[in-house]
Amino acid sequence: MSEQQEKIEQGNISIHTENIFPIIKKWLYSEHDIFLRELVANAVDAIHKLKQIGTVEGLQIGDDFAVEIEMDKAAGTVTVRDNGIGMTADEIRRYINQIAFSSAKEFVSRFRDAADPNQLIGHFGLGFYSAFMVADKVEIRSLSYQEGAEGAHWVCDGSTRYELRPFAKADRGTEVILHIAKESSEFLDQERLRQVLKRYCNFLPVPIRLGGEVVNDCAPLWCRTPSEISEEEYRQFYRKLYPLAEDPLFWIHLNVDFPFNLRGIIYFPRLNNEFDVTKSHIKLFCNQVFVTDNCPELIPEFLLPLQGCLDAPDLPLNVSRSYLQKEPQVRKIREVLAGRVAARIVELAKKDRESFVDVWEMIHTFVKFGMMQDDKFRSRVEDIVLFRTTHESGHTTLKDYRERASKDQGDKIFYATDEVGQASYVRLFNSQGREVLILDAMIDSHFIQFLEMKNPSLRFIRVDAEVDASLVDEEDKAADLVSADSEKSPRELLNEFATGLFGKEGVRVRVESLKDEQLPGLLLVDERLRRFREMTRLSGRDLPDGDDEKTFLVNIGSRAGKRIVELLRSGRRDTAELALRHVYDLACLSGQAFDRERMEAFLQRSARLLELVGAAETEEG
Ligand SMILES: Nc1ncnc2c1ncn2[C@@H]1O[C@H](COP(=O)(O)OP(=O)(O)OP(=O)(O)O)[C@@H](O)[C@H]1O
Repeated sequence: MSEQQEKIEQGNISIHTENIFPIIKKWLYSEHDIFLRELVANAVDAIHKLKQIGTVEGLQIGDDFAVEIEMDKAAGTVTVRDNGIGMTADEIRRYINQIAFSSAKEFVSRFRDAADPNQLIGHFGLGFYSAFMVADKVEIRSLSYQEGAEGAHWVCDGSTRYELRPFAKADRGTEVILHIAKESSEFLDQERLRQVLKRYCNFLPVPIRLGGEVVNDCAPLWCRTPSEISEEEYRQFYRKLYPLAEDPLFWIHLNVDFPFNLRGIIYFPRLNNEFDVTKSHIKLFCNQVFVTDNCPELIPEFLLPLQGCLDAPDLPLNVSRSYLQKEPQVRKIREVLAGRVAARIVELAKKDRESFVDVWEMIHTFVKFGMMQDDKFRSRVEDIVLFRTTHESGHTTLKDYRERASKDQGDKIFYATDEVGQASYVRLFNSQGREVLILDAMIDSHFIQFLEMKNPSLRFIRVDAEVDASLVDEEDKAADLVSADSEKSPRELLNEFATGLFGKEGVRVRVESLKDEQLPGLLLVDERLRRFREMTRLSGRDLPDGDDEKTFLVNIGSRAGKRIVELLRSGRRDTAELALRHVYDLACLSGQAFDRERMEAFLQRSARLLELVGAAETEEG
């Protein structure tokens, strides 16, 4: 028996579980490739520790610090090697055998009780043991930095037994050798390993070499001082993170030390009006080690479309969704993010109004969404919220709109949701100096409801909801005059006739003289009822499109209105009906599409009217 063999220590890892490795393999991590992240992160930690000790103890360590990953297909091994602090046999006993296994014990006991073991994937200090997800035997060869230290060699085959013996190792540091299991042979492939390293280790602060070639960027942009970074560098970094995306709109460089550490760069991508809020696009790092790009718990829901990276060194590397939901620090991170985003948006709005208008078009949806979700955010940004307007300025704040509005408008805010369909209403309002906001985004119907709730005196009124007093021609008394040969005034006559025609179809009729000679009629839709119907639809329930809340306003001041009165007076009721129904159709057409039956009737009536025009011309001729 050689002296070397006599020193071999054999032991049982002291936990009362048959074999924890199957559990680790199955449940500890959902993705097996993270074994490499864990081992490389440990290697980088070991280098950090040595650097720190070196500074404190004044050691002269002139090494070229690096982590090497080597794959040997023939031997079936993957080796992770560092020139960090190293471990003595005693430290292996403490850190690998005891500490990690006590964590494992806790993991196993909780695993037994948990309804959903996936919820347990969390921080158990089991990083090293993730090696057993892909290896059926793991070796550690290590030499501590301490003077006179003896090398140590630890071997474990995935059972609870290990071997620890002295080992002649020339260089300081640790080598972890994985004997890759058959079912994980995919990792005996250089390209596959490169892929995994690119995903998890791309921004680690120490050079990571695979087959001698450095694969990472040791000084990612978020670790540098903002004042020393050019705009182009920010854009380049964005392209590196999202190679297929268009250039971002703007960005925020975070550098928070208190009350927690948080670094990162948050980019505002060019967004369409609507976006997918179900998945976070921000990459989460922990000390430059990639953790996940799906961490909605960390990002306020309305900021989910943002991109970039956050480095939160105080969060554990194996952060789980359930952990994030409980952790109070996470709430603070969300608050900081929302606060910084609000501040940046306000800064942009104040700096250059013209270019902000372009930005606004791309960010307004999530700003509005954010205001509805987060009251603090709302109070920070509410003054810079822009609305598209018919005013020559193109965009306005609510405050400016109200300052411009004449006194008699009170707290009413007129808006249109469809610039084309509601064009005649908008023209009517504009002709009387009433400014109209264009609120045509999906979110706007919720948003105005929200603004009214926050400020009860405000009243948003769609242009087709009511006839504003300013649009009615008070002076036009002609409509009420009773002529010599009739007992009824034109208004009464028209009202009676129209009510007779449409009343039985459930449409209310109102005869009014508007300050617009061209517009023969309008369809008014009650604001409250319409909104209720829209909300109900949005929530998935369908309501029949009843006519009961509609009012058909006939403009007796229009030329067509006057002509219909003349037709009635001369007893040509058929032609009057033809004309009035046409006026009604035109009013309806601007707000809704016709079904087949109604379209056919409309076209027939139109043809009939054309014939009448032709006949009238021949008569006149
Ligand atoms: N390459 C290494 N060099 C020096 N010490 C190491 C190395 N790898 C692991 N260790 C020691 O073993 C301990 C246990 O490692 P392990 O990865 O299991 O847990 P951890 O790193 O503490 O936590 P985590 O679960 O976050 O990885 C480490 O804390 C460290 O002291």
